[in-house]
Amino acid sequence: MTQKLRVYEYARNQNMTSKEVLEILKRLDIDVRNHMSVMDSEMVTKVEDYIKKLKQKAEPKAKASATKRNSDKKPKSPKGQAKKGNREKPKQPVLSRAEAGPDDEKENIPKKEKPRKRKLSKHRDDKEHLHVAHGSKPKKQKEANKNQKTAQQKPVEKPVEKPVEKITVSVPLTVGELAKRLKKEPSEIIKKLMLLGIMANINQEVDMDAITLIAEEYGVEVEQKVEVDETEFEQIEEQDDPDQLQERPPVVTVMGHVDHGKTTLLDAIRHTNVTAQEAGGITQHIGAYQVEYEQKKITFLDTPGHEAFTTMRARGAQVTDIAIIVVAADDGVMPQTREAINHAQAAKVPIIVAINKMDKPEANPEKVKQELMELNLVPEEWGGDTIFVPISALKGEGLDELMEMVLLVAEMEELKANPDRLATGTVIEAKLDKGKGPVATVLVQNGTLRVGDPIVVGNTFGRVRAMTNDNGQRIKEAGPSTPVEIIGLQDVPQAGDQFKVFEDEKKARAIAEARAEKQKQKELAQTQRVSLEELFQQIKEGDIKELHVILKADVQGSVEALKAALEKIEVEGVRVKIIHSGVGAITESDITLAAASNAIVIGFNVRPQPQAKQLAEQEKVDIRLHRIIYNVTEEIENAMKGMLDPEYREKVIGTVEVRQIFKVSKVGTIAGSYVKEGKITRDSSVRLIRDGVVIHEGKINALKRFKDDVREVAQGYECGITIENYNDIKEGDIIEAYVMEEVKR
Ligand SMILES: Nc1nc2c(ncn2[C@@H]2O[C@H](COP(=O)(O)OP(=O)(O)OP(=O)(O)O)[C@@H](O)[C@H]2O)c(=O)[nH]1
Repeated sequence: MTQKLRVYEYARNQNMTSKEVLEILKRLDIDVRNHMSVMDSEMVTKVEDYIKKLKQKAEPKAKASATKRNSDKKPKSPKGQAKKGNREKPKQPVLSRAEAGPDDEKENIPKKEKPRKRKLSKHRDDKEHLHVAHGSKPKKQKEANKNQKTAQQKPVEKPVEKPVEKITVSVPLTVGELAKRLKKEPSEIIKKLMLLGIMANINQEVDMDAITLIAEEYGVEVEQKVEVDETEFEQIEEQDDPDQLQERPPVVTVMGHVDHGKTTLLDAIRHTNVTAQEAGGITQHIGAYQVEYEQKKITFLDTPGHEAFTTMRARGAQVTDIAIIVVAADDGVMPQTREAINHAQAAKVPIIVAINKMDKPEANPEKVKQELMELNLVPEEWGGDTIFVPISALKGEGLDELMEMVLLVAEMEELKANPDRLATGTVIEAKLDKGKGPVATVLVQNGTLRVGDPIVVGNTFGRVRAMTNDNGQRIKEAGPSTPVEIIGLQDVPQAGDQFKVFEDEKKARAIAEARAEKQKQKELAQTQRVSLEELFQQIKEGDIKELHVILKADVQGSVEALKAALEKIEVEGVRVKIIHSGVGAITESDITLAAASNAIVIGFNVRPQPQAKQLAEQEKVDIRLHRIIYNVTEEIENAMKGMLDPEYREKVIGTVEVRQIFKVSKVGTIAGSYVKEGKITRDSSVRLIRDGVVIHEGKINALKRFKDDVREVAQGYECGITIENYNDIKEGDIIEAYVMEEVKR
């Protein structure tokens, strides 16, 4: 299609990774932005020369080092480029492995001593303690060797005490225990503590600071042992040995505006790229599927839309590696496009833009690019680094390039996992099946899940009785990035729940029970999210560096003005960060995003939809409604300074629907209304809302039932309302009644 050769294309032709090519270009001082940058022929020649030289350099030395015995330790060559020459894979003739890059340096320096230690002790196991004790200091090493010799010649009565180099402690620790660990007399420790101004006896506990100070005096390194609570396994980050890490397929979510073609795209991808060995299988909707492209697998979550994406994130699960944002070329950027982009950006997931419906005559991809540029998604040809792929999901055009780009981004992200351990992952979907019991589609994120594995999923547990893949085939094991449907759980988990396999079922059960109990406690305590009232406290305690805000307003102009005003606020290094903004009522999706990102929601001349309001109460999301820009900024600023005036706050007492309009001369417009919720009182203030937008705010002029003035009208009753100095009321409008109420603190 294009004549230009891009970095990633060159890399692919050369059987190299884009990273390697970029690294060479960097060393040659050739300025390129990224893997999408174009390489001209001069650049190609330079890179090729460089590789050639590198190979020449590597070869003789590789031979040399091959002849050298005892060469498991790297020779200290100034550049070190030869040391792995003989281990090089023929497929990748390139520098990152051959020449000393930053990684190599890392490998060279800190490891210098360790392997030597290990080697020594391997040969002379019986005297290991001597070497461990002194191994790292060459001078002492000699002494130690001397000692060792004497030790071999005649048995020593007094064993050489091994000086402590490092201790691992968990606090609290008593003085006595500390002394024992340091192999010192307690009295000595007590004395040292006294010098530090700490009066302690042998049974008293000392904190980490004191332990570190004391240990430092003896030249001993302290490591704090963190007690791992396996019931909270989501929090545990298990480190994998880098050698065991293997490339894993990327997990992709497709998002975009309604009708822009998400479902069509997901279907098209699935049908054109069925995994070779699975062709002919019966596709099953299990919430995710895997395809194969150029012998590489890609996993797609096939519940399109960002609700699923954000719901998962709100539950602490990050499953998506790449987001494809679908934008219809004939329609351009729409509210949900913006929302989807914000969701992906908030989760720091790389974005690929698929400009869909290119087959339509009215398709205008340039306009789409222009609009997306305003959202910081700039195509490469305009100097940015966002990948845009024109496609037609309907005709199946451009899908190859899209797949290629997915694999390219995946390569840049270096997605890896360790298949060789007990599986962990996330629930994508779950349901109760009449015949099979609880059924869950899970995505394995690390490790390998096997039939028979004892597993904890969310707050439930079980044993994996059977696994089915997205083609309806029974499988025995599933590695990283594989979606599978499992049965065998005691209860139905929730989408977004994380799972972990344990060694035995008893442990799994105990952990699941402990988790369920914790959950109950948590619900009772109802943890509070950030609310403006407690914001100052959290800033003071250093818990907050940025105040996340979701901003909804009646018109784009207000959104922009508010954004500018809010982003200027800075108090004690804490700033406001608008993570999403838009025009229109506050929706459930805004609340979910707020909950997931610990944000507060600001509504400017707009209201929350009823379900959104309910969800906000449930999720404890703080919604602030305003009509004057100054009030918004003042409130936020005051809250950040701890000066929020907490005394009065508005309380909505009722919602009334206007069902009929009567225009009466002299009186004005009478709104024949129905109280849907709560009540309305004669002295309440009211707000007139049309399609989620506040049209007017004021006082009630008259409140009547039939012909009589009344003080209040309750839910389920009809009434007539006139609003002071305001007549533009229409059928279908909502009147919200509210009072100002003192807030008790
Ligand atoms: N001409 C043309 N039409 C397309 C293309 N992709 C999708 N459509 C049509 O656009 C309409 C919407 O497509 P869907 O795939 O249902 O869109 P969606 O984004 O999944 O919509 P929701 O599920 O409602 O959010 C359907 O009528 C598709 O046939 C395309 O590439 N070209």
